[in-house]
Amino acid sequence: MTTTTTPPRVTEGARIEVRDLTKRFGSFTAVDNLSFTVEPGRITGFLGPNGAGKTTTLRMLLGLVNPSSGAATIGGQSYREITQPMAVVGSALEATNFHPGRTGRDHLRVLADTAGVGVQRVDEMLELVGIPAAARKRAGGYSMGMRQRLGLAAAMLGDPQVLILDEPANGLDPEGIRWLRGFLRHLSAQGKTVLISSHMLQEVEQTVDDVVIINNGRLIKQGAMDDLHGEAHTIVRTTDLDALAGALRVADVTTKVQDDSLLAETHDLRLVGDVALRAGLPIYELRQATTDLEALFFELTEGTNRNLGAGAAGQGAATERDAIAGQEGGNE
Ligand SMILES: Nc1ncnc2c1ncn2[C@@H]1O[C@H](COP(=O)(O)OP(=O)(O)OP(=O)(O)O)[C@@H](O)[C@H]1O
Repeated sequence: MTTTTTPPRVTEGARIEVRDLTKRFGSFTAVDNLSFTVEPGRITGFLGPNGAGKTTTLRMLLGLVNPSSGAATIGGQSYREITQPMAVVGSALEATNFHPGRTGRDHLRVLADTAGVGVQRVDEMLELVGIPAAARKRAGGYSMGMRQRLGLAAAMLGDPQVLILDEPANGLDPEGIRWLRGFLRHLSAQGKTVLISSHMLQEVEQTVDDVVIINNGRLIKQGAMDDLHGEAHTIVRTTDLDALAGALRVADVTTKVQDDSLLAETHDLRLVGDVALRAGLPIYELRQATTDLEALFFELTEGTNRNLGAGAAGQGAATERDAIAGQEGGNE
């Protein structure tokens, strides 16, 4: 049984607001009239299957791509209006864009220099993300996990209020994912706004407080992770399911038979146990039912995913991307 505690909402700090955001590449609409908000002091998972439009949205948020229409703001300003961007927003969009011949440390020093951040912060950040020794080696030889950590160190250089990370768990082993969770949790506890994208709900389910789920460029669902789990249910196994169902009905608890157990519409394990005891029924199993997040995510997204059907559709998008990439020029 897992229990999640939802941290309190922090009202001050930089909120991310996406309003009616649309991005078209030629005739293809990658992001379609998308609106959502991301609150300070919370970790928000920006979720959707491959090709849903997550990266394109993040790139618009960071002023790297011009929206076709709509707006994306951080603390009320568009990225390009922010005078000291590194102190407001830290981002890691891709884990691969490091000069391969440069050491991780040198990479950060160049960034620190551009941003007017003291060089001692570079070593602090390398320490913080757990790669102080590796940072003296060339980034070309880094594992995916090390590149992720270096990207995170770069994002943190300006001690930003907002952290935007594209697929930060990609390439991390289970220990790395646990480390990332603690790291982000620590930042959100300080009131920072944390937005992380992922194409797997399960990968981030224990990390995020809120979710924004998109598919085909459109919003599917926004809300607290706890709400996504839906109503709590209890699974109970005993010798006589009908007798227990009857006893629970008297206690106003609705049930249905599921395999060799009863699924009771309550989160109150003690109530179910007490009812069984009074009915003189032995309990062989009593636990909270957990939502099958993989199935839920599939249900919410894949059924209508424009990228499914795969080969041809995927190739089409890629060809279009290649053809249009040039037209976007400095905008990309
Ligand atoms: N410059 C571009 N030109 C044409 N199409 C593009 C361009 N950039 C993205 N796309 C298309 O827009 C859609 C959304 O892409 P995007 O990278 O934003 O999705 P994503 O949700 O981040 O997916 P993934 O999880 O695979 O990274 C895809 O179909 C993609 O091919």
